[in-house]
This record gives sequence, C-alpha cells and structure tokens, in this order.
Amino acid sequence: MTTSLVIDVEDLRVTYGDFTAVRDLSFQVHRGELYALLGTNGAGKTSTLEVVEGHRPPASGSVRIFGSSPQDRNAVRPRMGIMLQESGFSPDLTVRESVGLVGALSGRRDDIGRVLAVAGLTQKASTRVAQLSGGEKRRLDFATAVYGGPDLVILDEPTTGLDIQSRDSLWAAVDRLRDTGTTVVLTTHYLEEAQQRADRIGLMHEGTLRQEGTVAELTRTLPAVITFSLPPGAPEPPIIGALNGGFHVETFSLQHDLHRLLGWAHDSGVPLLDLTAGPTRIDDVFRALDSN
Ligand SMILES: Nc1ncnc2c1ncn2[C@@H]1O[C@H](COP(=O)(O)OP(=O)(O)OP(=O)(O)O)[C@@H](O)[C@H]1O
Repeated sequence: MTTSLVIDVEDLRVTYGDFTAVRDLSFQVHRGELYALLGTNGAGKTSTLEVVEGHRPPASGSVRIFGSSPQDRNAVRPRMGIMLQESGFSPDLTVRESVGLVGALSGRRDDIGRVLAVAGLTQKASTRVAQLSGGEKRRLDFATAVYGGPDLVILDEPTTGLDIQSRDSLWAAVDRLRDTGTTVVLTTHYLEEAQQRADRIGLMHEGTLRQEGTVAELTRTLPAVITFSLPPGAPEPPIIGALNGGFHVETFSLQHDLHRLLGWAHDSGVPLLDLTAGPTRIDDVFRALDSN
C-alpha cells in the first residue's frame, strides 16, 4: 500500500436486511484529493459514507482509512472530520457550546472562535441551536467537521439548503483546507459544484459504481453541444440538428464544426442567434447512466 492512500474501499457490500444497497464497490482516495461521490437518489452514497465513517459495519468487503479499520476509533477519529446530512445537535446548546462539545469528542484541538469564523457563524456564537435557520445549521455541521484541521474531511451534501453566498463561502473554506493538504470526500446533487472542484468523480447508480475518473475522462465519452437559432428566411446552415425552432448539434469535433458554422455565418452574412457551444457537462453523463 502506498503511503498516499487515505481511503481504500474494496468490494464493499452494504445491506439492510434482505436489501442490498451497495455492492461490488471499490474506490481509492489519495492524500490531498477532492473526490466527489455522486449518484442518483438512493444510489448508495450515504450508505457508503456511513461505512467509511465507521457508523455502519460492511456486510462484506474491506474499508481502510489511513490503513486502519474505520471502527478503530482511536486511530481514525482524530484524523477525520465528518459533516453528516442530518446532525444531532442538542437544541438547547448554543452554537459555541455545540462546536466545543463535538470538537472535544473529536480528540483534536482548535480555537472555537477561529472555527466559528471559518464557518461564518461568529455572529451566532451565543444563539441556541433550536433558533438557527436550516442554512445556519448546515454551517454548524461544517464547523464541527473542520474543527482541529483533520487530515480527511467527509462532507455529505454540504451545500444543500445554503444560499449562494453561503455556498461560495463554504467552498472558499474547503479551498483553504485543501491548500493545507486536507483530503476531501463529498457527495452533492449540485453537479456543477463537483464538476468545478473535484479531482476525480465516482458516479454511483443503484448500488454500484458505474463510472469513475476526472471530469475530462467522464465527459470524453459524450458529444459536445452547439445550439443557435437563425432569423426568418435564413438559408440552411451547413450542420443539422433541429430543436424547438432552433438548432441543437451534438458533435465530437467541436472545434471543427464550430469553425465551419462560423465561417458559413460570416460568408452568408447570417447572424447566429443565441449561439452557445460547450463541452459535455457532468449532468449529461448522469442522464446517460440509466442506459449504461
Ligand atoms: N436504514 C435503512 N433501512 C433500509 N433501507 C435503507 C436504509 N438506509 C438506506 N436504505 C436504502 O438503501 C438505498 C441507498 O440509500 P442511500 O441513502 O445510501 O442512498 P443515497 O445515494 O445517499 O441517496 P440520496 O441521494 O437520495 O440521499 C436506498 O434504496 C435506501 O432506501
């Protein structure tokens, strides 16, 4: 095993009674990586993370975190910060008390004021958890995950329910963590966020890992898209693909086809209205999952 291996999952199977939620799942995450585990609803992402976090034993297979079993709390807990989808903070505690309590349980040390500032909660330090908004509770979850600068941070849908400013500041905090070499594993349904930030993406569907790779590797298998429309009476363009009165062209030769189209528009004196041209997005890889 190389020393850079932070998470090593081999042939993981997770079951609930007779139901198999995750099967044949293998993936590795290396030190300093941001790995996004994405998937359709019910794909098994949270079940997988629960095993990685040591909250659920696998039905079979092997999971190693920093070379140890996730159940080995003394070895793993001080090095791993976790932001669950739903936290269980006591509603009567203040934000400061909650961060202090969970921080102390982590076995790491930190300055609570610093952590509150990182999570944008300084103004809410004395507010009781019961009085926090949904977005503020997510920030509190984030604060406890990053308390003490763990080597590995697991974020389960970290930006769900956050407004755009809060999302931006959470990602800025994640970027700062990464600058210090922290490894990050996250799930999200905001695919753009993963596309922008993940070093590698694992795509799960119905309990198995269907695809894995960098964004470029995942999108390489699908065509890029050019869309535009033409003014009434314009001649036929050199490429075809009609959609709702406009044009929607799928191509594996984006540069070539775009060059041809622009040349035609210039030579014909025809404006290309609402022109867009771009690579395939992770959304499209997602939509293709069912047919794989
Ligand atoms: N405690 C449980 N008991 C029985 N089935 C469960 C339990 N937890 C999850 N499941 C089932 O296991 C499957 C995987 O669920 P999981 O929460 O891991 O998916 P997910 O990928 O995180 O989904 P989502 O994106 O919707 O949050 C689903 O079919 C779910 O209904």
